[in-house]
Amino acid sequence: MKSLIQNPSSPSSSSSSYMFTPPSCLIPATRNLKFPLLFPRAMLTSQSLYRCSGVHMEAHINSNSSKICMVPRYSLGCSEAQCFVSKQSRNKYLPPVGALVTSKTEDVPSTALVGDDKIGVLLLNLGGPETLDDVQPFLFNLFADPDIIRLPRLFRFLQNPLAQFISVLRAPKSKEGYASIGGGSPLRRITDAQAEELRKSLWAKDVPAKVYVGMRYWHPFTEEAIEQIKRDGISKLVVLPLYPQFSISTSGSSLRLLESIFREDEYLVNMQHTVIPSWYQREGYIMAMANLIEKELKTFGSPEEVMIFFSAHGVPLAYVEEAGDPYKAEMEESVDLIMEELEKRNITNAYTLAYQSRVGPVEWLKPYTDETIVELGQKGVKNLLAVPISFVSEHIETLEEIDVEYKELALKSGIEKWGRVPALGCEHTFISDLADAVIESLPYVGAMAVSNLEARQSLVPLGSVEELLAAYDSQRRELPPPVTMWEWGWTKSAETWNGRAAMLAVLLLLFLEVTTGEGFLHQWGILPLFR
Ligand SMILES: C=CC1=C(C)c2cc3[nH]c(cc4nc(cc5[nH]c(cc1n2)c(C)c5CCC(=O)O)C(CCC(=O)O)=C4C)c(C)c3C=C
Ligand SMILES: [Fe+2]
Repeated sequence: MKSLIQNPSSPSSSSSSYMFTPPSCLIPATRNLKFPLLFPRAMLTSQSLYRCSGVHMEAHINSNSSKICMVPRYSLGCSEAQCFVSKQSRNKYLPPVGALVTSKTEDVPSTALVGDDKIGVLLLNLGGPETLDDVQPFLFNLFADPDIIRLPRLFRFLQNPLAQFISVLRAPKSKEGYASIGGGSPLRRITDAQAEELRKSLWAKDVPAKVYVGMRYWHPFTEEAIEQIKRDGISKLVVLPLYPQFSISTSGSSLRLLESIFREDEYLVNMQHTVIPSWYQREGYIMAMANLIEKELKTFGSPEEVMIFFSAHGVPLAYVEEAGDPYKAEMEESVDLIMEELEKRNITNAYTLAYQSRVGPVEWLKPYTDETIVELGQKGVKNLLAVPISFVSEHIETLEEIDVEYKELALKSGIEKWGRVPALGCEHTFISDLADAVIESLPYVGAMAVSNLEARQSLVPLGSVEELLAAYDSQRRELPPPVTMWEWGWTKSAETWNGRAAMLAVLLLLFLEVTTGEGFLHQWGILPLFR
C-alpha cells in the first residue's frame, strides 16, 4: 500500500490478549434505526439506551458458560493517578513489540482463544508528536490527509506538495505550542494508559480481549497496529475510535484508512469486524462528564453563578453543510445530554457551546470560542468553567489553547474566575462504559450491522467499515465531472503530463509567493494565517 506517512522516528509498542464466545442472549434495545449509522442524533433518543427493565444493568459475558447475563453495574476504581503511569513503569509490562498498547500481565495468557476466535479491540486516535523534531512530519501526515484538506478530485495530485508546504510553514508556531507543554504531545502516553485500563475492565467483565492502539498521524500508526493484530492472529475485531462524536475529519478519516488497509490484505478481508462509530450518547460518557463538571463547579465560591462553557474542536463549516458531517449535531446533542444529567442533580447553570482551534482561511463552525469568551465578558459574566468536550485526553488544545490562551483572554475580557474541567483520561465510569460498549458490540462482529436488523437495534450504533463509509459517502456532495478538453490528444499520457505541468506551475507559484511575499495566497489572506 502506498503510504503518505513521514516517519522519522522508530515506533515502540506493546500488547495483550483474550477469549470469548459470541453471546446468545443479549437483549437488544427496542429502537428502530431508520437512518444511516453515521447520524445517531437522528436515530437515537437520549433515554432508553441504558436501561433494561427499569433497572440499571450491564451486559456481563461469562466466557466459561458463553452466556451474557444482566448484572448490576459495578465500578473498577481506576483513578487518573493510576492512569498516568510513568514510561518506565509501563515498560515493565509493555514489551516493545509491534504496535500494541496494552500490557501483558501475569494473569493474561498470551493467546486469547474462544473456540477458534481471537478477539481484539482496536482503539483509533489522532496521535501527536512526541518530540519537537516530530512536529513537522506529524503536520505533514495530517495535512496530507484528504479528509483534513479536502481538494477536488482533479487537484488531488497537489495534496502532498501542499501538505509539505503548509507543514513547513506551520511547524514553528506548532513547535512553540508543544514546547510550552513539555516538548511533545501527551497523547500516546494517555491513549496507552486508556487502552490498558480498557483491557483490565474487559478482563474484569470476563472478556479477555487484546487491546491495540492505532494512531492516524503518528506512532503507533494504524498500519503498525494492524500488523500486530495479524501477528497475533486476531479473528474478530471491534474498532473503537476514541472520539465520542463522529467527524469526517477524525473517526471518518481513520475508518477510511482502515478500509483501504482491509481491502488490500487477504488476511484482513477475512477478519470479521464491527465499528462503534460514535458513543457520545452512552451513559458512561454522559455520567463521567457530568461528574467532572459537578466536581469542578464546587471549586467556585458561588457554583450556581458559573457559566458552563463547552468548548469543542471545530471543523470547517463546509464539512457539516456540504459534506454531511454529523459532528455538529452530535456535539449539540452531547451538550443537551450532559445538561439533562446535571439538571437531574439540581444543577441548572447557564451554559453555552463554542468551537475552538480553527486553522486556515475558511469559515469554521461557529460560534468561535475566542469570540464567545470576549462576548461573555462584555455581557458581565464573571465565572466561567471551560469544558473540553470533543476529545477524551489532555492534549495541546486543552493544555495550551484553553489553559493558557483562552484563560488569558477571559481574564482580559472581564471574567474574574476561570476554571477548566479535566479531560476524561482513565476516569473509571468512562472506561468501564467503553468496555460495556465493546461487549455489547461483540454479538454483531461479523454480522455486518447496517444491513442486519438485529444489529440496527443494538445498544451501540454499529457498522462495518465499508458500510459506514458508504453511508458517509452517500451524503457527500457530488464533485463536478472532470472537464473534457479537446477530443484529440486527451489520452492517459497527456493527462499525466498535464498533471505534472500543473503541479510544477503550482510549485513555482508557491515558491514565488514565499520568496517575494506576494501572490494569490497572500491576496486571499491564506498564507499569513498558516503561520
Ligand atoms: C474531535 C477532535 C478533533 C477534530 C474534529 C479535529 C479536526 C481538525 N484538526 C485540524 C488541524 C490540526 N489538528 C491538530 C492537532 C490535533 N487535533 C485534535 C483533535 C481534532 N482535530 C487533536 C487531539 C490533536 C493533537 C493534539 C496533540 O496533543 O498533539 C493540529 C496540530 C497542532 C497544531 O498545530 O495546532 C492541527 C494543525 C483540522 C484542519 C481539522 C479539521 C478539518
Ligand atoms: Fe485537530
